Amino acid sequence: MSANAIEIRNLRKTYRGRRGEPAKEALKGVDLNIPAGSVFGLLGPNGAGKSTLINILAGLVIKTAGKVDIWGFDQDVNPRQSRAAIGVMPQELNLDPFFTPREALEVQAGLYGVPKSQRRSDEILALVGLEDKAEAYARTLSGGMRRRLLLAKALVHHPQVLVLDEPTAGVDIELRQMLWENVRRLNAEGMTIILTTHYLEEAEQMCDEIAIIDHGALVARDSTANLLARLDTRTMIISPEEPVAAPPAAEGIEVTARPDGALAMTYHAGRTSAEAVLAAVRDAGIRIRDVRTEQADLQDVFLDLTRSR
Ligand SMILES: Nc1ncnc2c1ncn2[C@@H]1O[C@H](COP(=O)(O)OP(=O)(O)OP(=O)(O)O)[C@@H](O)[C@H]1O
Repeated sequence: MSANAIEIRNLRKTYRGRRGEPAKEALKGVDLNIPAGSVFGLLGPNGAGKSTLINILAGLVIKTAGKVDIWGFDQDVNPRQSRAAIGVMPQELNLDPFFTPREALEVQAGLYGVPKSQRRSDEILALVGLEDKAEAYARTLSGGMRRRLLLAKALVHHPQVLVLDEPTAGVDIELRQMLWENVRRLNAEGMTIILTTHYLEEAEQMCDEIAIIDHGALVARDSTANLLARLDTRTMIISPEEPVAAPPAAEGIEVTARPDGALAMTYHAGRTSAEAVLAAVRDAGIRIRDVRTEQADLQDVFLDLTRSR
């Protein structure tokens, strides 16, 4: 096993066009390594290709070209081993309505060839907080409980890599906390976690490393800290005492007037000091009523990388 849980080389997927529509190139040659033991975020705007990539990892979508290794097993050479190394919690609540949670886990374990002696259905149900519902029919479970069951199903074969596709979209706070507690616990036990999320704040908090894809191509791949540091822009918001006639001008500072009359002064903290920004304001004869600063967050990094494309 290398230090990477997943190694992806030149991964391509072109969907055939349906009913006269043109073919769709959803992945355009993606190279990506996901370190073992990390919590890895896969981000991108709608239609970027995240689900396609995850579904290829899960063995649900057949790639057009490229190489995918999961836990050291090439998907094409060792399909069974590579599939056994990964568990996927899908976005859709696709559950058989006639199975109870315990039955659903047993069936899933059977599909993955987990011997009866190694099955831990009750333990996994307890982990996701469904022990009381072990004998309830899936159709009687709430949306939140179904999600818990999907997570449980993804864990039955003890995968080394767990993929969570938009796990917290539209879920309540309690379930969100349960999910993140479990992610932290499983990761602490050594499981590699890959997640997609639309909540960038969540990615910022949870992920050690992040890849951003857009239009089927990788546009960034770095530690969360480095990605955030990449944008060292700050914006100082100056509320003037009286309306500003001539905005300040200084090298390295971009000034825009906000509708409420405030001046947004954007600068690179590495090159321009806050003092220089304030001096430019005073030099323009502007009296300052209030000052605050805005820092870049993952949302800014994300927009910066995906907007221009
Ligand atoms: N089965 C399919 N047939 C044809 N085109 C598809 C198919 N599945 C996805 N696509 C197209 O491929 C592109 C990538 O889709 P994908 O679902 O992977 O994006 P995504 O990043 O997961 O988006 P979202 O966050 O909205 O789920 C999109 O343009 C989508 O319309």
